[in-house]
Amino acid sequence: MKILETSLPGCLLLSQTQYRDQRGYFQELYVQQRYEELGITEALVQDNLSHSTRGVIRGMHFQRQQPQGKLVTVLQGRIYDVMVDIRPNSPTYGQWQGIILSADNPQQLWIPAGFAHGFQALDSTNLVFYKTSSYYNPSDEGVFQPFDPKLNISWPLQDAILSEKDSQAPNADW
Ligand SMILES: Cc1cn([C@H]2C[C@H](O)[C@@H](COP(=O)(O)OP(=O)(O)O[C@H]3O[C@@H](C)C(=O)[C@@H](O)[C@H]3O)O2)c(=O)[nH]c1=O
Repeated sequence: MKILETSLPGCLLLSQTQYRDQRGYFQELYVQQRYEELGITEALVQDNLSHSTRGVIRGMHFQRQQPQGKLVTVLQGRIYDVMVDIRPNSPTYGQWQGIILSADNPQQLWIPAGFAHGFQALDSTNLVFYKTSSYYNPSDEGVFQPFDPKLNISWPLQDAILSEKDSQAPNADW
């Protein structure tokens, strides 16, 4: 597995091996020991799958008391994945980075606890699988606007489809 640092300390882009033959391919998605060696020592306690059509934006989401680290894999399609550093003492506090993740390229993104997360779906069918380091707790959830002008995230597609929760979310409070 090759590891690429991102511009936000702690976020890692992981390149995996895909074993291809005449049948198709095989790929390991998570081997606990290997991720522990990278410093991802948290137990990843929940697996999530979302399906999104082209243009959908999900985000920006985080949990306040029980922040979630997320290991994101795209199983089908392509997404523009965005993480925002919301760790108050971080030198990159308030900064964001966007990375294309595609099922055609065996890469994963590790976003540690302390980041808000969102993505835009770019293909007609997009399956996003992610493991999280703490359980979903709706009463602990924080949400802010993906179109917050201070952040000015450059979402690739103009015609965005959002949930009611996300479209009504306030701007980030910094
Ligand atoms: C996230 C989540 C949602 N749900 C339920 C709540 C709701 O009825 C339905 C849809 O929830 P949401 O609209 O919040 O789903 P979604 O917008 O896909 O939320 C996700 O967005 C991405 C960007 C993330 O990073 C995730 O952590 C999560 O916040 O699924 C769970 O039961 N468990 C979960 O872990």
